[in-house]
Amino acid sequence: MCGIVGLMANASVNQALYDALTVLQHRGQDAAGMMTWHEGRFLLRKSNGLVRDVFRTRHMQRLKGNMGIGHVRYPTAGSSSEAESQPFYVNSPYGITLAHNGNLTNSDQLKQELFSSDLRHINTSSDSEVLLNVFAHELGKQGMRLGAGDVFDAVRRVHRRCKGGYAAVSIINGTGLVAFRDPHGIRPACFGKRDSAEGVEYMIASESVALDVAGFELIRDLAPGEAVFIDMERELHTLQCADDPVLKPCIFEHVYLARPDSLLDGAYVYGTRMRMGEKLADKIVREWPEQDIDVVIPIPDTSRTSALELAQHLGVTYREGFMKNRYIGRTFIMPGQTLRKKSVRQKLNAIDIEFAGKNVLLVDDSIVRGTTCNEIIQMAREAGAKNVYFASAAPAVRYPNVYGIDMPAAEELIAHDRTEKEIADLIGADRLFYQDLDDLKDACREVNPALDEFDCSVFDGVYVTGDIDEAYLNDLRASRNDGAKSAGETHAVVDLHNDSEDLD
Ligand SMILES: O=P(O)(O)OC[C@H]1O[C@H](OP(=O)(O)OP(=O)(O)O)[C@H](O)[C@@H]1O
Ligand SMILES: NC(=O)CC[C@H](N)C(=O)O
Ligand SMILES: [Mg+2]
Repeated sequence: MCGIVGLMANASVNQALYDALTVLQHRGQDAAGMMTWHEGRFLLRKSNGLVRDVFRTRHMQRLKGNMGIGHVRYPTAGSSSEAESQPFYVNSPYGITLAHNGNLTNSDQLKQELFSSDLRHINTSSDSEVLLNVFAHELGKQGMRLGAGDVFDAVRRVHRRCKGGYAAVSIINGTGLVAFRDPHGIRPACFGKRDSAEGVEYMIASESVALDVAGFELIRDLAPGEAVFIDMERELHTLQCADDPVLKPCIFEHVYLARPDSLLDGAYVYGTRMRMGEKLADKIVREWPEQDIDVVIPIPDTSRTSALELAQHLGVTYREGFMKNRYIGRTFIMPGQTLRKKSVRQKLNAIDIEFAGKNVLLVDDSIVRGTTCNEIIQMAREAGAKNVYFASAAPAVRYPNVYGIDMPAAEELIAHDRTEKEIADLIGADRLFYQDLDDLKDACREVNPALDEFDCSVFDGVYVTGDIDEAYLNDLRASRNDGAKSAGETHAVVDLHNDSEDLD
């Protein structure tokens, strides 16, 4: 779940792209990058780190141009080396740059095809470099002067070749800005416009908050399989490019990934999270009518919206019993279990008076590896809680994710192969409540009744692209489990076009 943004403006785009990336930071904290286009040349700055650390004034000054794309990365394929940060670039045909959110599930096969049939070399282990090269190869079949129809034909063939989850933004040298979304719309993407003295400007982004901060008015989400193309005259073209599109967006975006102030596929995440809280309260009352909860305490940040609504629905006091260190990022998307575990304690601290002698219900949006709840329950007990109950606004996460969330190995998930009773014992909770999957889906549908189906694979093991088998999951586990990642080499080939530190 990286963050992507693309901007076609009538003045310099560097600052607006920077601002957009800072509000998409929650989607990726490992690396950031920006590529702008100026007078026929691409200008790139990308590196590991947060947006504020990657872009210094000197980099911003070099990122000239009225058209550009940006990326914040949370790796789900390849390594976390700087060379695999995004955007990527290929010089042939035309000169193309691309930034990708998601994960291709047939990238090994595509890599093979690219090498043996398309005569293209992939220099990293990133699936995003594969996606760019497939797009480039398909564009190359269209001839010298590209029009909107040529771009859409190429995207159509990308959809036929690529499997998995992908939302991408791309610039074709001298031609325009392109964005496309996979035929299931697994990963989000939206676009909007803004008026300037010189005419209309367009922005495409993973989440609508990026548009808000830059003063763009949301036009709509990209439909699954749809492509958007803005030519050099700022003319907007859109076309459905998939043979069989059907919207099945990742429901985990609503649970955890997206910001609550974003509108995803016509549903405010804030609203879906509120309804998750209500439905979870109903379940608690159903299962435990004589409940003795004294106080409901959220685990900041993401669970706050659901927890407040849950408490109101239960008629129980809501208190902020954990203080969050605002300088520590999201722990779930940090690389490596040791860092994640240490960060929970650095990030959250208990306020003893809210716990002492009380029966507390701790609420989180989800329990994935169990890192957070293990630590937090211990902290609640150390703070003097009498009983510690735990509620998750999402159902039990039992299956790996293959579409752009780094959950590669079922054994790393605390709920895998365990009953709720076993999980409660393991995390040390006196009672444990999980949201039902149907309630989670209804929470989203109630906010936007047009939403019907979802990718719920982490909860039900159903992979909407239909191409995931045991062998794929075994390979994924072997290559990306925590042990494999920490033992892996970095393949740190710094991109030839990178504006790296030694040029300073
Ligand atoms: O069971 P786990 O493996 O610990 O994963 C789940 C936890 O991780 C996330 O929090 P995170 O700190 O990433 O971000 P937040 O501040 O947005 O809640 C999520 O909100 C849960 O609290
Ligand atoms: N989380 C993502 O969207 C990751 C994009 C891409 N698969 C990468 O690893 O860079
Ligand atoms: Mg959290």
